[in-house]
Amino acid sequence: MDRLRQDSLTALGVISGTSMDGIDVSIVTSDGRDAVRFGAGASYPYRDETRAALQALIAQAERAMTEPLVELEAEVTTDHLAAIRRFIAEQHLDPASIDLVGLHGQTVYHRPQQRFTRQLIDGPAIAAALGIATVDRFRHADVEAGGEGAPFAPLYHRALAQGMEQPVMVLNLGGVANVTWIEGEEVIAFDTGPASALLDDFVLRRLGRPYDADGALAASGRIHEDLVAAFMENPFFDRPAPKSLDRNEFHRRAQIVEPLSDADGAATLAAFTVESLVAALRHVPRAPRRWLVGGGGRLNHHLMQRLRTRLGVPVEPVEAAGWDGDALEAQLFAYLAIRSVKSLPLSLPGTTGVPRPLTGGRLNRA
Ligand SMILES: Nc1ncnc2c1ncn2[C@@H]1O[C@H](COP(=O)(O)OP(=O)(O)OP(=O)(O)O)[C@@H](O)[C@H]1O
Ligand SMILES: CC(=O)N[C@H]1[C@@H]2OC[C@@H](O2)[C@@H](O)[C@@H]1O[C@H](C)C(=O)O
Repeated sequence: MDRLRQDSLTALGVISGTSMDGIDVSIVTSDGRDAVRFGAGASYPYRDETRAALQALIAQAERAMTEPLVELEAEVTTDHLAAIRRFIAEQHLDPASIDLVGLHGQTVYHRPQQRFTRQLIDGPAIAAALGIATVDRFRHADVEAGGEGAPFAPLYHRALAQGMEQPVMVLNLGGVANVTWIEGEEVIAFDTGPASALLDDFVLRRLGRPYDADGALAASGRIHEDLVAAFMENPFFDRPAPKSLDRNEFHRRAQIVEPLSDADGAATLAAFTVESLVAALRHVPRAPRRWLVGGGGRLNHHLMQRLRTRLGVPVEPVEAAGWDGDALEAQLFAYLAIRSVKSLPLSLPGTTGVPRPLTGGRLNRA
């Protein structure tokens, strides 16, 4: 019998997020609906050469629309394969117990308005190398049908949030910030603005550090409210959901902090992030009673504290609900791979603006 026809499937999920800090791998067993059991997660860095090549491409990311990028995709794929093999070994998994691998790949260019999205990953090559079926190209069908192609986390959040005090807002603080508002079966999701991308780039440029650890630099600075207000004038914040962002969309605008000191610049950029999250309340039917925060930005104490002050409701890391914040996105692509082989929707009108609930993903048999 075709093992992919079983009711419950076990899948690995693999993603490298927009901050390109590494490849996250996790494992989920699910029926593709509300029954979800997740295991450990782990993260493996790209080789320095791969990361440098990706960063060089991102600097002129529109090349991803026309160029095949064969070599770079092969490098990314090699690193993904190494990460998966290490995960299987470290977790003492029997490869024969894994039905499927969901491969998000590395987003290098996302322009839903032009019905274009590109994630570097060679799913067929990984299926052949592992002898396990893979699913890749999760966002393509959505974008082709006129959806935003992101965010895709909402259906997984909804599955995890069953039985919880609602409405609840799940916030992912990665490079870009995205939220999922959940009340019962109702789910609304959208990208809200920058999470850490602007702040990361700023501290890298100024201090040569990859990020503002714990938000210490931002906490020591003064917020220039006039610049925050200028940033918030962007019509994006008033646009109703669904909406999605490319990592670099606010970069030019963020240059308004260039005249500031390191600390004030960081404080002001962190305040941009917080205000763009407050603005998210314009686009949900009722204010959430609780915010659960995933992504690396939940470790930024300064951001979390400021969010609590501005939102006036509990803002907690997702661990408070028993979820694994480091592994959530990898679990997501395991869960979506399972939904994909069952032809269940991956996105809804309320999550990506796709005209009707839509499945997606490309199945690559081993
Ligand atoms: N200790 C810390 N203090 C402050 N910020 C941190 C800390 N650890 C991680 N971060 C932030 O989290 C970011 C990485 O978050 P994450 O791994 O969730 O992003 P991503 O998944 O690559 O992005 P996206 O979700 O947009 O695809 C770092 O770039 C940094 O800004
Ligand atoms: C195109 C793309 O890769 N988007 C990512 C990115 O990182 C965060 C945010 O921007 C979100 O829209 C999305 O990822 C998550 C996993 C999602 O689709 O839900």
